[in-house]
Formats: sequence, C-alpha cells, structure tokens
Amino acid sequence: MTVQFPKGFEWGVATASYQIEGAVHEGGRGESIWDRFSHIEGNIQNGDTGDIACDHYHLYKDDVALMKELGVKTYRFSISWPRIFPNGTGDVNEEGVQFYRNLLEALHEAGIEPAVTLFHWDLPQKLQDKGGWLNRETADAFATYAKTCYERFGDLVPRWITHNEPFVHAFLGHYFGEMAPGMKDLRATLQVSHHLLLSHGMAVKVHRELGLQSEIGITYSTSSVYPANKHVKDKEAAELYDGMLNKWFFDPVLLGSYPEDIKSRYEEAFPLDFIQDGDLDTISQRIDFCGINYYFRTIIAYDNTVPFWNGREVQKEHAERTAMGWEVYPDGLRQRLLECKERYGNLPLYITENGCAADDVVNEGKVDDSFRISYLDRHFKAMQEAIEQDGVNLKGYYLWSFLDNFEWAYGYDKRFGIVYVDYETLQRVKKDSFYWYQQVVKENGLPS
Ligand SMILES: OC[C@@H]1[C@@H](O)[C@H](O)[C@@H](O)c2nc(CNc3ccccc3)cn21
Repeated sequence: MTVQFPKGFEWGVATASYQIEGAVHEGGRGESIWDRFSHIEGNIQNGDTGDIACDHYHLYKDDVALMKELGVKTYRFSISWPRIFPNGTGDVNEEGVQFYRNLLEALHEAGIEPAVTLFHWDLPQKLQDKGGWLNRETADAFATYAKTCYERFGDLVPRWITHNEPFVHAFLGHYFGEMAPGMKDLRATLQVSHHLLLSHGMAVKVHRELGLQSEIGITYSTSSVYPANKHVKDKEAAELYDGMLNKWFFDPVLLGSYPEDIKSRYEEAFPLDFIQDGDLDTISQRIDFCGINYYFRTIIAYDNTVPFWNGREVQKEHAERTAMGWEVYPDGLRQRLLECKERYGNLPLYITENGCAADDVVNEGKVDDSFRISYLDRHFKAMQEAIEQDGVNLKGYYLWSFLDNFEWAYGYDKRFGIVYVDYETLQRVKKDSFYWYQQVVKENGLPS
C-alpha cells in the first residue's frame, strides 16, 4: 500500500537569491547586508561568501532544465531586492528586472509555476545604513519594492510570499547576532520583527489594491515546542518559548494581536512604543495561505537565567540528527500543522521548506544520500497523516533545497540539495534523492 497524497497536491523545490545566484557585482545589483556581513572576517565558516555561490545567475537555464527533468509543479525562489532597487529605493535597475523575467519565462516554458519570495534576508545595504528594519520607513520601501515586483512580474507569478521567516531574520540577525546585520539587542529585535510584519501587511494591501489574481501569503520558520519533562516550570517555559518563537509572529498576522503572556514580559522591560495605532489592522490583512518551514522540534527546560522566556533548549540524548545537529523528528511536523489548524483555522498551508543537511560525497558520478531519502520519506508520511487523519488543509510541499548552496554562517560545508554542486567546477550532480523525489512527484505518493 503506497502513501498517497490528494489529487492536485503540489510538489516543489525551494532556493533563495543570496544562497544560489552569485554575480553579486553584475547586472546592476546593489550591495546587500549579506555581502557586507559575509565579507567581515569571522562571520562565515571557512571565510565563505555568496560572491559566486552556485552561479545560478549565469546557469539558471540549466537549473530550470534540471527542475523540468525532476518533474516538479512549482519552484519557490526569492528575488534579490538590491537587484531591483540597488539603493533600496529610487530608480529601478532594468537589468535586474530582466534577469528575473528571463528566469520566469524559462520556468513558464518548462511548465513550472513560480512561488516568489520577496524578502529572504538580503536587504539592500543602503537601507541598512539608514537603520534597516529598525527604521519604520523600511516598511514603506518594502511596499514600494513589492508593488514594483507585482507590476513587473505579476503576469508570470501565481503565488507571492512576502517574507521568509521573520523570526530568524529578526532574532538571529538582531538578538543572537549570528546572521546579518549581526546585532545583539532584544528591544531592537522586537522593533525589527514588528516592522517586518507591518511591511508584510502593507505589501498584502498593495497586492489587493492592484486586484491581482495571484495568491499571497507569508512563510514562517517554525518548530513544535515540547517541555523537557512534566514539571509545571518546564511546561510554562515551553509555553513562553512557543510564544517567542511561534505566536509572536503567527498571531499578529492570523489573529490581529500579539500573544499576551510574552508581550507583558517584554513590556516589563521596555515599552513596545514602536507599535502604532492601526498597525495590527494592517498586519492582519487577510492572506491566502501560510507557509511553514519545518526542520526539527524544540525541547525546552525551565531556566530562570534566561530573560523573558526563562527556558533553554535541551537536546534529547541519543537522538538521530542531521549534519546541522538538528533532531530528526517527523511527528513534530504533524504536531505543528495540527496546532496551526487548531489555533488559526483551516487556511491553506504549504510546507515552504523542509529537508536536511548531510555529508554528501560524489563517488563515480553518483551521490548516495540514503539518509536524506529516509528523512524526507518519514516527513512525507507525517504530512500525509496530518492531511488524512487530522484534516489539515495542506496544499503542497517545497523541498529545501533544489541545489546545495550557501548555508549562511555555515558557508558551503552544509549540503541541503537534492542536486550536488561542485563549487570548484560549478558542475551539478543529481543525488540519489533527486531520482527518489522524481518518483514521489510522478506517483504523488510514496512506495510503502
Ligand atoms: O538552514 C537551512 C535553511 C536555510 O538555508 C534557509 O535559507 C532558511 O529559510 C532556513 N530556515 C530554517 C529553519 N530555521 C529555524 C530556526 C529556528 C527555529 C525554527 C526554524 C532552515 N533554513
């Protein structure tokens, strides 16, 4: 008995501009905060940068041909804001527009439907120089950038995603400091997260005003959060951590308010005076779907040395882990999908990222990545249970990632692709998981 998905379930693959394009000084592109951050010594493993990456900017036609061979219905990628507006605002860079029109036309020719992410962290440096997302005017600039993209590409884009993972950009970029722009300030982080959500709402509003037929949503990093054990303190800490990680970003968009438990703790330390009247109405504009990026679960133990959410992540001993050290926990995906349905209603969901890093090697032109196949197989079974047994309105899946690519602070050591990239030659090598996923797409299900 195979594991079958509903008719019309959309199978896809995903990438992001800074992670695959390269050509950072070509085609009129302006500097992004990731160009600046990756060139600061010590920020990226091995001193890697996205200067060349997979050179997708020059090799996109070959990559689209590989996607066509794979047989996917849809492809999620992001537009590099500084390719469209080199200075963040002002004059449009026509070469940048042309690159994405060429890519979109190649996808159309190949019968692959694009899902375009407007912001996957590569903010124009010129905007960062004016405060970046700390500056409320960046939200206005984002709305103008979004409107320009709708106008220039809307005829070829059926699905828009405003932001990729506001939690990660806000917290890892402005509190933990391990991502661009490398700040370490919680109040700034909350201001950034608010302006990211505000810009999302502004971009949705413009999309509706243009009367576009396409659909629009947002993509969240998310994890199912579990208490380390049954003590009430651990349960409370897990609740607060879930508030910090999930509810703080999902609730404003889907419920029109911030979660009170964590909000009141933040307000004990500083006023959230960057939240202005009407902002939550803008943020909670109706959206057509919600994107879920799931990779692992999170286990939280009470720790009162951690401010605000009083909890720290703990690792399950002897757990199976990916090359990122992330626990393989497919049930957490089913759990998180059910939580979303129960808290937010049954709006359409897409898994906009899921996959794993593995220590892939090429051997006689092949890559045996059976670990990745096993990871994906188990997560697909969890998805199918969520649909068939929990009634979750899951419409599709984007595998992270199509290509091995620049894995942010980890550089090129961490390989997530179903296509191997030799960074010396830029040659692409289809991994075993490519052929396995090709069969899943063809059969719309798994051999049991
Ligand atoms: O690390 C793999 C990918 C990365 O390459 C993508 O650009 C990014 O969208 C991405 N997000 C996650 C998940 N991050 C996450 C962080 C904290 C809690 C839950 C998820 C993994 N990935």
